[in-house]
Amino acid sequence: MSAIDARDISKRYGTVTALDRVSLTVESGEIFGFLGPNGAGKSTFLNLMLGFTHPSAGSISVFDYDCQHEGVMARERIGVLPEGYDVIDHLTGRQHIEYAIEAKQIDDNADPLNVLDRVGLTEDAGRMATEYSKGMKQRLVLGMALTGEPDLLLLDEPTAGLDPTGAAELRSIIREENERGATIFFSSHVLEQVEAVCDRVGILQNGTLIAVDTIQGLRGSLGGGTKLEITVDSLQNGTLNTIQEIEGVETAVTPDNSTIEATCTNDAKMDILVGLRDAGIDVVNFRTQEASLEDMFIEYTETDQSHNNNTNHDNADHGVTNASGKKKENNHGSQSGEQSEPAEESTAESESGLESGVPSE
Ligand SMILES: Nc1ncnc2c1ncn2[C@@H]1O[C@H](COP(=O)(O)OP(=O)(O)OP(=O)(O)O)[C@@H](O)[C@H]1O
Repeated sequence: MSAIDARDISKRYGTVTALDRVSLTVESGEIFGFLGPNGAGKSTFLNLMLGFTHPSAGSISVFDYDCQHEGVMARERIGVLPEGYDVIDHLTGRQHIEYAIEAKQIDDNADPLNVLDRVGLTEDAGRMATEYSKGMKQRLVLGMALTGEPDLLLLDEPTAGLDPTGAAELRSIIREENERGATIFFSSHVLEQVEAVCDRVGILQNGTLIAVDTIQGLRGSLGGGTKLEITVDSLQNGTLNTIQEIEGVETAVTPDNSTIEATCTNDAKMDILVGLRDAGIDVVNFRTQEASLEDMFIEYTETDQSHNNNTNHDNADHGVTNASGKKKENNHGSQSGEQSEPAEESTAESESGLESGVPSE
C-alpha cells in the first residue's frame, strides 16, 4: 500500500498557484526527501496531507484515506513535526508528551519518559518548555511527533535549531523509525541531511514537481554528475578542445597550466584519461568527486527557472524518473494547462496550517 498518493493535485490562492497538478506516490517504508526553494509549495503539500487546507483540484490520500474526506483517519496514522511550531505556555516537557499521548488516545500506560529519553530531554523533563533553547524545543516537538509510533512521519525542516549532535541524533531516529516500519517524508533545505538518509527525493519548483528519483538516479539524469580534477605535466594547445569533444563531457576548464577540471558522466571519466594519453599528455594525478545533492538541486532549479522564463520548453526530455518512480519522463516546464482548473479560490480562505501549531487530532 502507498503511504502517500497524490494525484494531479493543485492548490490556488487567488492568483497564486501554490501547487500545479502534482502527482507523487511514496511507498510504505520509504524515506522520502521533499525539496524546493522558498515558496515552491512544500508546506502547502504538507498542509493538504494533514487536511489543513483543501485542494483546488486533484486528490491526496495517506494509506488510502482521502486527506480531505477521511482526514481524521489519515491523521491518526501521521506524526508531524511542523516548521516553526512553538511550545505550549505553562507546560513542562513531560506534560507536552502527556498532551500528545492524550490527544492521540494512546494506551494510558505509555511512559512519556521513554520518548523524552529518545530525544535527549530526560533531565529537562520537569522544566517549563518555554524556557527550553530553540534546539531543545525542536527536540520536544519531534518527541511529540514520535509519540504513538505513527506509520508516517512528516518532518518539516526537522534540523532547524539543532546542533551537529542533535542533527546526527535526528538521523539515527529517522533510521530507527524507518526500521520499525514507519514511512518518513521530510522537507528540508539542509541537503546533506537529506542526502544522508533519503531513499528518494522530489524537487518542487514553482508548484511543479520537476524531478523525482533516487540521488544516484538524479546524478545519472543530469549527465554532469561527476567532477573530475586532473593534474598533468603541462597542457598543450588544443588539449581543452580534445576533452570537450569527448562524449559525456559537459564542461571542461583549465584553471592553471597543469590542471583540468571537467564535469562529465561516469562513463566519460576513463575516456578523458585515455584521450589525454593519446594526445601525449602525462597525467600526474586525478581525483573524482560525485555531484552533491546541493549541486544537483541548484542545477535542477536553475535549469527549471530558465525553462519557466522561456515558456516553450514543455516536455523536453532530460530523462528524469517520474513521480511514481515508474517511467522516465521530465516535468520541466510542464505548466501549460491541458486540464481545466476550477475557478481560483479566494486568498481569504481560513487556513490552520503547519506553521500555526498543533494539528487537530
Ligand atoms: N494561506 C495562503 N494564502 C495565500 N498564499 C499562500 C498561502 N499559503 C501559501 N501561499 C503561497 O503559496 C506559495 C507556496 O508557499 P509554501 O509555503 O507552500 O512554500 P514552501 O515551499 O513551503 O516555502 P518555504 O521553503 O519558504 O517554507 C507561495 O507563493 C506562498 O506565498
